[in-house]
Amino acid sequence: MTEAVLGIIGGSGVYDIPGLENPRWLPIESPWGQPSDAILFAEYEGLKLRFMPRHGRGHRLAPNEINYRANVDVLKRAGVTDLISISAVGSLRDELAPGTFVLPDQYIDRTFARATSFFGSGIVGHVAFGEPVSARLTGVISAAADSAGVTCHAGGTLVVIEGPQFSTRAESEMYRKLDCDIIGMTALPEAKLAREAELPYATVAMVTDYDAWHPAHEAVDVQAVVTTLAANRAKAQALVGAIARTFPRTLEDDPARSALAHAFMTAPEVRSPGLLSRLDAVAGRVLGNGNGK
Ligand SMILES: CSC[C@H]1O[C@H](OP(=O)(O)O)[C@H](O)[C@@H]1O
Ligand SMILES: Nc1ncnc2[nH]cnc12
Repeated sequence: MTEAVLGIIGGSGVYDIPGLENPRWLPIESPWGQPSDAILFAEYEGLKLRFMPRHGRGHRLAPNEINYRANVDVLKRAGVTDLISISAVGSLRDELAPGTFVLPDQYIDRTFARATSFFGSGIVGHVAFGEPVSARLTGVISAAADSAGVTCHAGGTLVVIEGPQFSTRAESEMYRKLDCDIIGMTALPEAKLAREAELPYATVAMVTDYDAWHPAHEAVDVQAVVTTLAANRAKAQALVGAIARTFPRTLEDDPARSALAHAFMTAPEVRSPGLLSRLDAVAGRVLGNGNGK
């Protein structure tokens, strides 16, 4: 039986995971450039964990400056088999008040200036993305939240904007009309790249504010986000602890693990050798040139 290795990407306010066994920060090189930081390798009651602070320790990188490809690549090189991301988000619904946890099952991409794929320019590939979130991981997180007494809303649409500015009121109202539930700046292209790397992925979103649409609340600013994150830190840590405690120690089936089975269009004889070698970790399983598991 293959061992599961849980990857966690920490968002705003989450730059470390306290309480892990044998923690060590190890830099990993990527042919895709500079990742946000080293990876924190650790264990927890027999589970292998690998943690990456998305904005870097100290929050050095804006959402539009993050090298999402390098981050996913190094997590895959570190042996990660399942990826859970943590994000601070705004609420587009009255009932999703600050402090609420949401597990979105759909994303809408409003980013426009990011590298969104490992493929193209010599090796063209298209992955299915109709169901962008692992239903299995969502189930694991929901059960962990129940065990920790943390309320988590399963389901909802997360719209991802380019940032780094927050939205205008007109944009915020438009996203509500589009039936979006929460708003953030980082789940895409992260989720798309995780799918290309055949990593099951789910977002744990913590609502920190009412964005810019709510007549009874000031438009979001960083102070509001930071205040809500601080007020809910213990709850967030309890949830992460429960996920680590209950996460299956052996690999479970997931459709994302075979996302690349029929993805590539480019004929083998004309595939770019340079790109082929950069894809060793992400797609070695199907391109036959690397350690992709
Ligand atoms: C500090 S508010 C805006 C910032 O917070 C969220 O980051 P993350 O998803 O990494 O928690 C949002 O996407 C923005 O990057
Ligand atoms: N209102 C908001 N818009 C985009 N990203 C956010 N992260 C936290 N709150 C946000």
